[in-house]
Amino acid sequence: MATTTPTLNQTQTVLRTENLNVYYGNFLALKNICLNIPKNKITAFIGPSGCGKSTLLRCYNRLNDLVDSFRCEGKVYYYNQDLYASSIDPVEVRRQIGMVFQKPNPFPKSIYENITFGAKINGYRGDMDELVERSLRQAALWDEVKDKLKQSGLSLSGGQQQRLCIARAVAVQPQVILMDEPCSALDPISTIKIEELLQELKEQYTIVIVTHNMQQASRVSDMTAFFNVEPTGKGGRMGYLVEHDNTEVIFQNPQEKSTQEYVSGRFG
Ligand SMILES: Nc1ncnc2c1ncn2[C@@H]1O[C@H](COP(=O)(O)OP(=O)(O)OP(=O)(O)O)[C@@H](O)[C@H]1O
Repeated sequence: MATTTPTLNQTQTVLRTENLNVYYGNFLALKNICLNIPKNKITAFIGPSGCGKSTLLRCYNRLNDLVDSFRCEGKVYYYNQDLYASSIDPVEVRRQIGMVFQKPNPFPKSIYENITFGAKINGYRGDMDELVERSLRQAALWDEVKDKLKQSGLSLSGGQQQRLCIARAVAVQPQVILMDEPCSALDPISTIKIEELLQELKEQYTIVIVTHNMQQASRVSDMTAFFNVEPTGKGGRMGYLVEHDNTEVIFQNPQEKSTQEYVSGRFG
C-alpha cells in the first residue's frame, strides 16, 4: 500500500467510515457507522459494553479479518484508500495503523528485540540502536530501561510493559495508533504516565482510544464518539454511533439525552 504523505492542515481526515455495517455471522454488531477520525488528534470511543467500540477499532487495521465469521458492508477509507479493496495488503495496513491492547503483551524477548522485531521484518536499514533509543524515548521509557536493554520485556512492571508495547508500535513508524483500553490493567500512576504520553504522541500520530473511563476520555481526548447498543428484535444487540463531537461538547453539552445520561454516569 502506498503511503500518502499528508500535506493538509491539522483537521485532515485520516480514517473515514461510510455506512459501515459489521457482522459476525448473522449477528449485526455495528450498524451504519459514518465517522471521520481527524489527523493528529486523540479520538475517544465511549459507550456501554457490547456497543461495538473494539469491533470498530479492529476494522481500522483489518484485525477482524482474523475472525472467520466477520463480514462488513460499506466503506472504510484510510486517507483516500479503500481499506477493504482487494489490492490492499492487510499486513501493510497493520504497519501503518498500529495497535496497543488492553493487556500489555510484550514479546518474550529482550526489551531491545521487542523494538527491533517489527523493523527487521520490514527490512529497516537504519541504525537499530538509534531506533531503539528513539522509540523508547517516544514512549517515555528510555530512562527507566536504558541500562537493561538485554533483559526480557516481561521483567518490566505492567505500566512499563504497556509503554514498551507503545514503543514497539511507534518503532515501525505508523501513522495511526489504535488503543483498546490501554490503561485498564494499570495502576493510577502508570495510567497518568500513559495519558501524559498520549499528549506527546499526538503531535506525530493520530490516536483512537477505547476507554470505559469517562474521566480519562474527558482528560485525554480532543474528540469523543459515543456509541450505544439496542436490541434488534431477533434476540440480538446492535451497536450504533449516537454522536461524535469535540470532547467538551460531548461531556458538557451533548445533543442526545442518552449521551448526557451516559457521560454523567446515569446508565451504562
Ligand atoms: N469475534 C467475535 N465473534 C462473535 N461476536 C463478537 C466477536 N467479537 C465481538 N463480538 C460481539 O460483537 C458485539 C460488539 O463487541 P465489542 O467487543 O466490539 O464491543 P465493545 O463495545 O468493545 O465492548 P466492551 O466495552 O465490553 O469491550 C458484542 O455483542 C460481542 O459479543
